[in-house]
Amino acid sequence: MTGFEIRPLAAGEERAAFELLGRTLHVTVTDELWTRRAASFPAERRFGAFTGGAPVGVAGSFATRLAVPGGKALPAAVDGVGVRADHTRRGILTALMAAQLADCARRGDVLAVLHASEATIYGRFGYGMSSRSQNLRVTRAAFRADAPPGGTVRLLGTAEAQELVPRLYAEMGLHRAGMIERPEVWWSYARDRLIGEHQVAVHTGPHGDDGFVLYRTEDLRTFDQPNLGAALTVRDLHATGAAALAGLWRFLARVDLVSEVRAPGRPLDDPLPAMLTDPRACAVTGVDDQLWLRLLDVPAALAARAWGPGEPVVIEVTDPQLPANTGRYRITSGGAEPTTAAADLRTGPETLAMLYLGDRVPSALAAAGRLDVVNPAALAHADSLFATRVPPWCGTPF
Ligand SMILES: CC(=O)SCCNC(=O)CCNC(=O)[C@H](O)C(C)(C)COP(=O)(O)OP(=O)(O)OC[C@H]1O[C@@H](n2cnc3c(N)ncnc32)[C@H](O)[C@@H]1OP(=O)(O)O
Repeated sequence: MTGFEIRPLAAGEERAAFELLGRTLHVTVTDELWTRRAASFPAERRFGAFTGGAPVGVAGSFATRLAVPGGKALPAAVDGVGVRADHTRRGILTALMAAQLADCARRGDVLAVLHASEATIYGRFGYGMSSRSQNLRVTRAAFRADAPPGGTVRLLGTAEAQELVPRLYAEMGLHRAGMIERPEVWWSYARDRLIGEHQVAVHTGPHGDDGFVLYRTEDLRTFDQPNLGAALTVRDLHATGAAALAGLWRFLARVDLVSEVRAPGRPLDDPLPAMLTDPRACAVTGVDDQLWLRLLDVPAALAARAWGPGEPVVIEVTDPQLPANTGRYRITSGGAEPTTAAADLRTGPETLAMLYLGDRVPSALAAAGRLDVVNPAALAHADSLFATRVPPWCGTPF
């Protein structure tokens, strides 16, 4: 496809690109919104598609680090893209993705991640659904006697929250695979928007502050149901341990005049249902795909994560878009490295990404036809090598 030019965004073109992106996502960009977002939307690391000098597509990323199984954090790029409605399905996203993936790889990013607006878009670019989350609805929650009591919880004013929450998130560290660092370019937007529009509570345990929650309430009362109270929606909830998490859940469940707590995007292993006398008081209303992951540097990514026990397995990866990744990799419980040995399993970058953080095991994806099994005896070993103790979870909107 021709008729458009792909090039890095130049200084001075940020607002036009932001307005374009806003329109593709059905968000109206006002002066006030741009004032709040400008610092988080630099031209750097952004590509545009132009026709006649006007932007018709944009793809951008910012640099962060993503925690992988075993605790290491790898350089990662976070994506956002949009193509003007009258220019879609002409290959503009494909061209932008090619430019962006090559640029991120050149910068030394090992991984790229995004939250997908639609699950049908990114597989063709080597992204795989690599973590999932669940949506919880909590009504009439009563805690079991053996549920951790938690510490104390205090509500913060906006100014204090804007200072404390970014610091606390950084201090708490990336304690599970899938979490990302929140750089200043992220906070420059979220500090105002995310914190400013929510109530903020902080949990304090024996060693100090160890968890926080951002939430808002919405009046549910109507003429017909005047006693319905409010719905409390959890936006951002992080805690370093079981006690802090339990303390924050207890706090949320006890806010007066709230008939239900809605918690979208919680980890699949959130312990809340198991803490309640009636587990049905916490209903799972849905499971969503969360993080979409692209391995930009397969050898570096495989070498960095920890592996479970199991006999060595050789995986052959074919990556037409980033051919340097194509090759065979021998994975053992002690590490992973390129090899010339015969392949036990064969796959592409999308399926490898679905396995990488531990959200799925190889046998499940082989059953779905996403993995060629050359040596069936290797499949159980591959399951054991890729499996992780806790499911991956990101917990950061972007
Ligand atoms: C991380 C994030 O930023 S999530 C937000 C993504 N942005 C949006 O959802 C905004 C609204 N949508 C858009 O702006 C555009 O439709 C985009 C960016 C999703 C796609 O841009 P396009 O320029 O149309 O994509 P392009 O023409 O390169 O399509 C490449 C292929 O993907 C397919 N495709 C693209 N978008 C979609 C879609 N939404 N659903 C299904 N298939 C799609 C095309 O059919 C094409 O398939 P083919 O190679 O078999 O012919």
